[in-house]
Amino acid sequence: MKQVTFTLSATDGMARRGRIDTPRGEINTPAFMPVGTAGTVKAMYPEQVRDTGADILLGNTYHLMLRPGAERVASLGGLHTFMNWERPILTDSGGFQVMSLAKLRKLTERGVTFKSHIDGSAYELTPERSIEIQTLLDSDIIMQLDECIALPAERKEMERAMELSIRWADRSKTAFNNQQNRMLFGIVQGGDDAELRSRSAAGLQSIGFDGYSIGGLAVGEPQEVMFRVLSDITPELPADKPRYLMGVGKPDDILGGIERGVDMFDCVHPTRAGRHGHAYTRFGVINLKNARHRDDHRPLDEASPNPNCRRWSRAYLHHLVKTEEILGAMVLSQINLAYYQELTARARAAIEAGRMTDFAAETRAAWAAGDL
Ligand SMILES: CNc1nc2cc3nc(NC)[nH]c3cc2c(=O)[nH]1
Repeated sequence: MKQVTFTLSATDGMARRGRIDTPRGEINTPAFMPVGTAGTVKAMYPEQVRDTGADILLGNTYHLMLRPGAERVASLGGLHTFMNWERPILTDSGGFQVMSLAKLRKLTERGVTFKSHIDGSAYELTPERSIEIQTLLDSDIIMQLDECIALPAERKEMERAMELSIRWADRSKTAFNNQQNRMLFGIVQGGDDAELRSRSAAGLQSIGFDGYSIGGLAVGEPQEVMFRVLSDITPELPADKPRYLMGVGKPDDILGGIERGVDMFDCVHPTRAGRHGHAYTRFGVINLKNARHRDDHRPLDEASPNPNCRRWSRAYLHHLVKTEEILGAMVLSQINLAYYQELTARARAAIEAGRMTDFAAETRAAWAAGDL
């Protein structure tokens, strides 16, 4: 009997409030998943990640298969034990990062061969090996291996990658072997072409998955293209399965994704922006590198529920960022992750109360009025 299940508890327009129950705990949706690339959310203790409100974090197969290696993580008790995070973990299947990071990549029907960007050693990733790696990591939600192409692209190219991804989806499902203690998601491709996206969604559903990722977006296309693709495709996905928009995004991308029926998000942006001196507040983003903060004794937001937004002056945060002190990365990573969790928590409450439209309008108004 499947031990990882999705329950939809409320809808408001296309927006959905739900919950994924897993043996390691529940995931409240809409959910933002902090990225723990190589078994760590950079500059954060796992307890701190939980304290920001995260129910689940993401691990990257590409990084972990290179270092320390999937078999080694398994021999050390699996990724949860390895990194001291006992709540749910979602892993990606590695294909996206092979195409963006690895060297000397060769993609065939069988899979992709590549050289490590670290030491040049040779690897192969097939649908079967990716499922094996994610199972060795003991991940709670795993992804099929797919091929994601950048936009804009020729229709023929989008069609070729989409059709290959469906064949790989089928092989991934077979290799998954109906494991009951984790979910397997298919990944919808098809670029910005509605007909290709429909064929991908239909093809995946005929194979059958526990959830459906929307891939091939946040790859250079304008936000309105991403939103159009989402508006067209989410109604074609099963209402009783989670939908995960991969690699998205900035707060306004996430709000727009929730309004278009997306349940799960992941993005390196909040932590990466934190390490680069950008702080997310309810007024929008503040670039603390800017010299205008040098003498500003005010905290970021004295009305914030987050102590880190109240206890440090902007001048001090500016100082930490300019001197590239480690504490700067720590404080701003926590501030940004906490903001993303506050945004999704407020969205969940708004959907439950049937006030998603007002919530979205209020949130955008605060961003626009932002006293940065
Ligand atoms: C693991 N497969 C897979 N990962 C992805 C990660 C992404 N990350 C972004 N923007 C940061 N777009 C993405 C698309 C995919 C995609 O289409 N497939």
